[in-house]
Amino acid sequence: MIEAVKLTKYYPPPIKSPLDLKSLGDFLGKPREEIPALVDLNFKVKEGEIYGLLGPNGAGKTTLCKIASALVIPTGGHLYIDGYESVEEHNEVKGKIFTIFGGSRDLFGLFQWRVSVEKNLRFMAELWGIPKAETDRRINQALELLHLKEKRNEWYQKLSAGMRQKVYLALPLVLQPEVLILDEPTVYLDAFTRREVWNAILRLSKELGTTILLTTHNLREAESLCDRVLLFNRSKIAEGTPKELIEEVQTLKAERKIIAKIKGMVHPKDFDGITQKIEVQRNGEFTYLQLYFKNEDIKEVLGLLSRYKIVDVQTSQVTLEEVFTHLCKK
Ligand SMILES: Nc1ncnc2c1ncn2[C@@H]1O[C@H](COP(=O)(O)OP(=O)(O)OP(=O)(O)O)[C@@H](O)[C@H]1O
Repeated sequence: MIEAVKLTKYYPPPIKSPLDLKSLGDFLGKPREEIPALVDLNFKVKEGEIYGLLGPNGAGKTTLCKIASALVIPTGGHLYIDGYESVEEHNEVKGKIFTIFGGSRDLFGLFQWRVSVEKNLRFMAELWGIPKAETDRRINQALELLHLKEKRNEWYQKLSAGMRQKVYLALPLVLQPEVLILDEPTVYLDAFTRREVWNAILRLSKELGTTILLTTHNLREAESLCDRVLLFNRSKIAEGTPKELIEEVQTLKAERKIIAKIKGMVHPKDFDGITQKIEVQRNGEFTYLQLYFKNEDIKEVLGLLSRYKIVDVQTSQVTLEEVFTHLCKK
């Protein structure tokens, strides 16, 4: 549904002064350095997939979303949406695609301030040519799902910033585009509201088959929502399901941690030679043991632990956050 082929974007260097237009460097034939935002990036997103774009600040995520929305022209390569070039053939796809830039809330002044939430949504639905009865149904559903029903007749201006963002996010539920681009959609939302929005995004993908490109710095969000993620910093670093990336890094790090609550005393020497590090803490009749060891020694460690009276045991898992830090550092 979406395919990037050697997608490249260099921004022109900033012009510091009129003199800089014909800088001495240019005069001597030395071109000024352009700013790389994307370099030879390749990926494919399947229909109905939620595809996460993860990368550090300046990795090129927003640039990619802007190319998909025909707001920025790539320097090289192509981005295809449903087989059409996103910029050159924008007219063919503009009715299928909707973009939300969560980081800049009123980027296009999409909503009228002194108009109700419902009228704003209705106006956009009309622009998209959605029949009235269908618009009514979709608006009711969207307001219900995002718990915005009681704000229906409220002026957009009177809403809190987070609520405005929620109304913004109600739009894809009303417009139901084939492709939805979400650039940091939940950046200003509290944990509770964020989950309401996650439900809405999942509904779009699972019930309506919307293909979704999602950028986020919230790795819990990526782990909860994305079918696959692309980790990149101008070019690709890694790609896969969150589970695949976690397993890959777990194997690479070859490291595990177990925290055990044990009734009675523990002899740390029992674990010599097997664990890489051991921390012991006594609290009343209990001993808290933290063991760090290699993946391959798990059976032996569990065997040694079983000699004690274990009350509780937790193993720490590699999270997508650790995958991100580990792979971005490399
Ligand atoms: N209009 C512009 N003119 C010049 N350089 C730009 C422009 N927009 C972005 N850049 C540069 O392109 C690179 C990628 O920026 P982009 O905003 O796409 O990254 P990002 O991954 O979205 O970052 P963040 O996570 O901080 O939002 C950065 O080095 C940035 O400074």
